[in-house]
Amino acid sequence: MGDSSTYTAGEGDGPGADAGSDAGIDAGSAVAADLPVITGGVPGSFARGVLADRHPALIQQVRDAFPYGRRQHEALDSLLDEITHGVIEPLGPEDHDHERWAEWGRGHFGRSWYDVPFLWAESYFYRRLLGAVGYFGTGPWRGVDPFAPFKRAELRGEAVEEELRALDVLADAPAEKRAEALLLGSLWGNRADLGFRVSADERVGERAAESVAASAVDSALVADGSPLLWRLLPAGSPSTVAVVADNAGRELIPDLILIDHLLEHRRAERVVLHVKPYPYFVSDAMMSDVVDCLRRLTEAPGEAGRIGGRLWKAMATGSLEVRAHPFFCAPLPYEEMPEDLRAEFAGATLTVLKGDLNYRRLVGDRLWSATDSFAVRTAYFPGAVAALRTLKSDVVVGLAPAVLDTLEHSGTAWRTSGTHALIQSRRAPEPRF
Ligand SMILES: O=P(O)(O)OC[C@@]1(O)O[C@H](CO)[C@@H](O)[C@@H]1O
Repeated sequence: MGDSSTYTAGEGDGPGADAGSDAGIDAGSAVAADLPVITGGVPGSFARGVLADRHPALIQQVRDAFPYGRRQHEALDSLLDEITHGVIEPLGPEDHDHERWAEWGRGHFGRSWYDVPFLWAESYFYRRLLGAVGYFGTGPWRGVDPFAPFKRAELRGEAVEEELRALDVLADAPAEKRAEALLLGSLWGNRADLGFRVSADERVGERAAESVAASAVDSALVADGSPLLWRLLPAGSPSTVAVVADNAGRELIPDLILIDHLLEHRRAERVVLHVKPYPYFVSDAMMSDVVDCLRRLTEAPGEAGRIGGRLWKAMATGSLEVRAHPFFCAPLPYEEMPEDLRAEFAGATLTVLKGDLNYRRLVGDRLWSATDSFAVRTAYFPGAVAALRTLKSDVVVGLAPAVLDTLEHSGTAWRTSGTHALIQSRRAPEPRF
């Protein structure tokens, strides 16, 4: 699916172009994290826009989507007031996770939402939103996903219908072409992020989504580490692949289809799909979303239905397993992952991280130089890793200088508008003795 608008920032394309890094990495060589962490402190910045515009809009959307009672409306009012005019309040002692958040938020409470790390502020906002609608409470709203109506509408929409129909054509394509198309489908599925559409710059997001539907050939890959990704998963090897999911619906469906391809073509013997334990960043996938997507697939005619049937069986035999580790909703970079998750990723042949937020957590939410090495930035990560992400925030590393130069001269908001994407991968770090 490559075309002339696809940057070929692959292997051997010059310094900084480490989209697919085969070189052994010394796990101790990661540069010191001396750049300041991104906050919403700069007026006009992307982070500021999310905190100042997107979050209040989201409160309104959630409020409108459910017949909430007085208690929820009051809690939403007070959250809105706090994020727009107030300072960050801690969770109450009655909250089941207040100790965890007290620890994670040490030094942040009592400050403006704009002055603390952006990633922390976003993550805590979602935790507070769930609290306001009674998600963790003891009442009848317990466990009711406030984002479910948006996710459901998307799954029932015409776009998904069309994407599933397209699988019938793809079924006859040679395996290599099919693999390439399915990988790109999973990558660009990340553009269909419901939170992104709540953005103040909604029209950019909508245009981006339209152009995906129009033609994946319009894609602009700023880095393409897919050759290494495929080399890491040769057919017939007993690989375990960890897929860290991002959004439900239009992203999770192509992710599941890619997973089916890996299993069916014996590029993986087993796949572990990691999802969120509770609703997060509007459309992030949870177990219930996996079930909804699998149902959507199995109920579809043709190739989509066959894929759904195979995945359903894979769940039963254990070749596809779903996990929901609490760390996936933590406001922390992967560098601070707990030991059990580290061991899990270390045991995988390859870990594929989907989406923008996972990318920020992988490389660190800082304004790195875009030509910093992806391999070096991720040297701490246990085992081989690949990132599949459309660009929806300021953070990026691993670009070739020539690619960066072109992007910087394009006069577009290429870092944040979701019009560009990347695939970056690297082998497991060399063991240190
Ligand atoms: O991880 P995803 O779904 O690809 O993207 C999530 C995301 O676009 O939402 C946030 C804004 O709400 C961004 O900071 C973030 O990167």
